[in-house]
Amino acid sequence: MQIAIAGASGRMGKTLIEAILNHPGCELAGAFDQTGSPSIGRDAGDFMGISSGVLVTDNTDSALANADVLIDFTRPEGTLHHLALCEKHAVKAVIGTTGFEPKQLEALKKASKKVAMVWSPNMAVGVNATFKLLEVAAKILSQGYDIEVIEAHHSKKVDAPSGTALRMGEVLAKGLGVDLQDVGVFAREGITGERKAGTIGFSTIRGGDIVGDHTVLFAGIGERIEITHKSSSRMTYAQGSIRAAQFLIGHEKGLFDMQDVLGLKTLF
Ligand SMILES: NC(=O)C1=CN([C@@H]2O[C@H](COP(=O)(O)OP(=O)(O)OC[C@H]3O[C@@H](n4cnc5c(N)ncnc54)[C@H](OP(=O)(O)O)[C@@H]3O)[C@@H](O)[C@H]2O)C=CC1
Ligand SMILES: O=C(O)C1=N[C@H](C(=O)O)C[C@H](O)C1
Repeated sequence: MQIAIAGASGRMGKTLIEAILNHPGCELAGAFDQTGSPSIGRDAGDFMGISSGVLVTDNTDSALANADVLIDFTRPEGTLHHLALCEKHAVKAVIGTTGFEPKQLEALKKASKKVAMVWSPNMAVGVNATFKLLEVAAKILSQGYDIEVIEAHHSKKVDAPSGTALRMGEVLAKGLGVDLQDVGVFAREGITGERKAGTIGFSTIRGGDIVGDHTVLFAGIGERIEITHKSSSRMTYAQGSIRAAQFLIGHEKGLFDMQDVLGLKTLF
């Protein structure tokens, strides 16, 4: 499978290039970055000290010309632009970007009418297993437990709460039979008053090189339950992305997520 990488010099871009170059079933078809990036013109394997034979370019058309799938972990505006190019070049897309505004999400969904894509805020198998555990836990603990989502990431992350934390909130809300828009509490400061029963709170920590930690706390009277996932390597996201790319072969259009890729929607 021929895979192109957007945001080639980013944290995820580099991890994806490493994963592809080490995967027997994948070839690096192209790697691109924004005009002005110091990576332009360099070999995509430079950061690993190897020659991949693919130069990082800012010419997105040439980077996509021979690709079956684009893997894109960039920023929402970049991703939407790249999806238009995927349609033009008949390339499928695996999207890991987070931080989409509602209007941008609508545009992404519209693009999936023409482009086969997997979009997930977290490609790690363990996180997707955790989503399933949370669905069950929310149903069992729907009465008498206050639910809080706590996430921690590195100091360079630009969006908050993380896409994963928001998806956890959506899964929990679904388990409770409510809409996250109605029950989510995203900030607390000053005289907030007592906690309102049935809300789902979010707390964000940013610091150092934390790859990505998520905890959901169910706080009851006399007991607490915590479900935690901790990432210690970005390679789990990259491996999940390659699985998603393989899943897309055979799909011509439509929006899928990692629950589809891993067959978790029909599990129970
Ligand atoms: N779904 C998942 O499993 C995961 C998702 N993510 C998400 O992936 C995204 C990227 O994360 P990370 O790799 O840490 O970020 P980085 O900032 O390290 O990398 C982002 C890359 O995208 C490029 N870029 C930025 N803006 C644009 C744009 N408008 N158009 C095109 N390219 C652009 C950057 O170029 P430049 O350096 O020139 O700005 C850089 O190469 C985030 O949204 C993050 O939340 C991250 C990990 C896992
Ligand atoms: O920016 C990151 O690093 C991560 N972003 C994703 C998110 O917002 O959930 C996934 C992972 O937590 C790492």
